[in-house]
Amino acid sequence: MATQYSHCSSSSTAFPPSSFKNERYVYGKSVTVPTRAYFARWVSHDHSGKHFELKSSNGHPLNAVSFEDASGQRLPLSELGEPDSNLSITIVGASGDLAKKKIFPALFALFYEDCLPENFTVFGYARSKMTDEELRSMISKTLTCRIDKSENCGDKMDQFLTRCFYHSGQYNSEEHFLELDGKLEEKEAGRLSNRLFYLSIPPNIFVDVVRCASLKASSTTGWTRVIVEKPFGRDFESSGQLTRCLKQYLTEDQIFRIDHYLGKELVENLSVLRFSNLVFEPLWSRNYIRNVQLIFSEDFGTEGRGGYFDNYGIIRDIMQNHLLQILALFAMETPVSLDAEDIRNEKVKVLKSMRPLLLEDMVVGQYKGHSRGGKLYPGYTDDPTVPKNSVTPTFAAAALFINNARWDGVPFLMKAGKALHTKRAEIRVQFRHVPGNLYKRNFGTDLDKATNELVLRVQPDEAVYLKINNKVPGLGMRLDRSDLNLLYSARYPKEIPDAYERLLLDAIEGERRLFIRSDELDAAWTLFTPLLKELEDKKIAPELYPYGSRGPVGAHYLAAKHNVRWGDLSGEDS
Ligand SMILES: NC(=O)C1=CN([C@@H]2O[C@H](COP(=O)(O)OP(=O)(O)OC[C@H]3O[C@@H](n4cnc5c(N)ncnc54)[C@H](OP(=O)(O)O)[C@@H]3O)[C@@H](O)[C@H]2O)C=CC1
Ligand SMILES: O=C1O[C@H](COP(=O)(O)O)[C@@H](O)[C@H](O)[C@H]1O
Repeated sequence: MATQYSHCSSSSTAFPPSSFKNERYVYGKSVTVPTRAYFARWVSHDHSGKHFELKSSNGHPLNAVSFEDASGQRLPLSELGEPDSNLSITIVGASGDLAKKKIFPALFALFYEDCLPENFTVFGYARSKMTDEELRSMISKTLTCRIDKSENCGDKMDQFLTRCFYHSGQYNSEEHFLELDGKLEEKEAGRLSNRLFYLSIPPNIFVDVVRCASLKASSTTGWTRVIVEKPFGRDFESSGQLTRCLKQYLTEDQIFRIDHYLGKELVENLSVLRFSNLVFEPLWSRNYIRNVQLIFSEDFGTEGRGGYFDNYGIIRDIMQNHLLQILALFAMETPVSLDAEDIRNEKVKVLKSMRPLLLEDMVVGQYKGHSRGGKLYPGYTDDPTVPKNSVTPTFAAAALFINNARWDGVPFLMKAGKALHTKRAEIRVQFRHVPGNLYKRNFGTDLDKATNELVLRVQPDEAVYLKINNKVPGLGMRLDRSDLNLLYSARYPKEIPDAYERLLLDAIEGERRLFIRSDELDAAWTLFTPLLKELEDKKIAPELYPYGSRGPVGAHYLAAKHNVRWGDLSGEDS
C-alpha cells in the first residue's frame, strides 16, 4: 500500500520569506542563527567575561551555531539569556506514544539541564480533547530526573509543566492552526518568535499538518522549523513524493528529518574514534578490515505497533534508515570539515557507491509463537492487527558492498530483528589475520578466533572494546583473548542523554549534521527499493524463527557465504 500525501498541490508557497531566514556572516561564513536579534551582538561582545565561541555542536563555527565554551561543553541557552525572543515547540500528535515516551521527557531533560532558552513554551496539539491541566498530568507521569542530579527535581518538573499547554484540533484544519497561532502569539508576548514543530503523527497526515502550520502558524519574525519523524515514505517514489509535497511549504533548510540512531552517543563517537585516533584511521579500509557488521536486535515483538509495522517491515523500519546511516558514517571519506553539509556530502557519496542489493544477499525471517518457562510468547501473526497470512519480515540479514577504492570487496553485513534473544545494537569491525603470524601455532586451527575485532556497543551498556591477543602470565607461552574495554558506565558515571535530547537541541540550534538531507534519503531508497519490490512481488516467504531465539539459520549461511561469522554469536559475546 503506497502512502498518499494529501493536499499536495502543484503551487509553490515555500515559507518563510527569505527576509525571515536567519542568515548571518560570522568569521566570513554564512551561518544560520537560531535567534536573529541578539546573536550578531554576541559575536562582537563577550557579555559575561567567559570565552565564548560561535560553534556548531560539532565544534566548528560553520553553517549552524550552538553555544559551547572553548572545551566543547554545551552552554546553557538559558544562561546566555535572550530576553527579546521566544521559542515555541509544538508537538503535533501530543497524545501519542512517541510524544509521551520520548519527546516530552527529552524536552524536560533539556530544561532540567538549562539547555532551553529563557522564554520557551511547549504546546501539545492533537485531536483528542484535553485541557492544559490534563496534558500536564499525562506528561508528568513520564518525566524523570537524572539520577546523578536529582536535587530540586520536583520543583523543576513543576516549572516545566507550567510552560506546557495544549490545543485540540484537526490535522487538516487551517482554522485550527490559526487558533494555535493565536495562542502561540499570546505566549510570545511581542518577542521575536522562533517556532519548532515536531510531527509525531502517522505519515499520511504529514503534509496536511505542514500545509496548515506553514500557512497559518509559522513565525513571521524568526525561524520556523519542522522535525519530521520516519517513515519518510515506503519506497523511492513515495519518499520523493513526500519530499516534493513538503517542499511546497518548506525549504530544505527548514526540514529536519530525524533518525534517532544518529543521536545516540556511540554513533556520535564513531567519527571521533576514527578521525581523532591515529591508531584507527590508517586501518580503516579493505587493506585491514575483513568485514563490518551492523547489528540491531530487540527482545520483544511488534506488540502494539503491528498495524504500522505490517505496512513497513524490518527492512524499512531499521535497515534502510538506522543501519544504513551508521554504515554511511562508518565508511565515508574524511569530510572537508565537521560542517553538516561536508559530512552529509561524504555520506551521500558512500550511499551512491553501494552495489545494488541482490535477493541472494538477503535473508528474511518472521517470529513465531513460542512457549518458554510456562509462558507463551505470541507469534507475529497472532497480533490481531496483523493479517494471518502476512509475509512481512520481522528479521532481515543482508550483505552489502561499497564499490569504491577504500571498501572494494569488504562485506558490510547488516542484521536486524524483533523478538530475538537479546536487546542490543552494535557495530563490529573484524580485522584481517596477522600476515605471517609468529604465534600461529599457539592459536590452534581456528585462525579466525585470533583476529582483532573492534566493537562499538551502541546499547545497552555503551562501550567501545577491542579484542586483542595477549600472553597468559606464567612461564609457558599460552595465548589468550582479552578486551581493551572502554565501558562508559565505568569511565563516565553520568547518565548518557537520550538521543532525542541531542536531536531536539540540535534542531533548536539549527544544527543539521545529524538530520537526513533529501539526497541522502533518495540514495537510501535507490538502494533498497528494487529489493523490497522483488521481495513483495515474489511474496518471498520469511523463514520462521521462535520468539526469543537467535533468529533464522539462514543468516548464518549468508554470513558463511561471505566468509564471515557473526561476532555477536561467536560465543564470546553472545
Ligand atoms: N512510537 C515509537 O516508538 C516510534 C514512532 N515513530 C514515528 O513517530 C510518529 C508518531 O509515532 P506514535 O506516537 O507511535 O504514533 P501514534 O500512532 O501514537 O500516533 C500519534 C497521534 O497521532 C494521532 N493519530 C493516530 N492515528 C491517526 C490517524 N490514522 N489519523 C489521524 N491521526 C492519528 C493520534 O492522536 P489524536 O487521535 O489525539 O489526534 C495519536 O495519539 C510516527 O510517524 C511513527 O512512525 C518513529 C520511531 C519510533
Ligand atoms: O525507529 C525505531 O526504533 C525503535 C528502536 O529504537 P531504540 O532507540 O529503542 O533502539 C524500534 O523499536 C522501532 O521499531 C523503530 O521504528
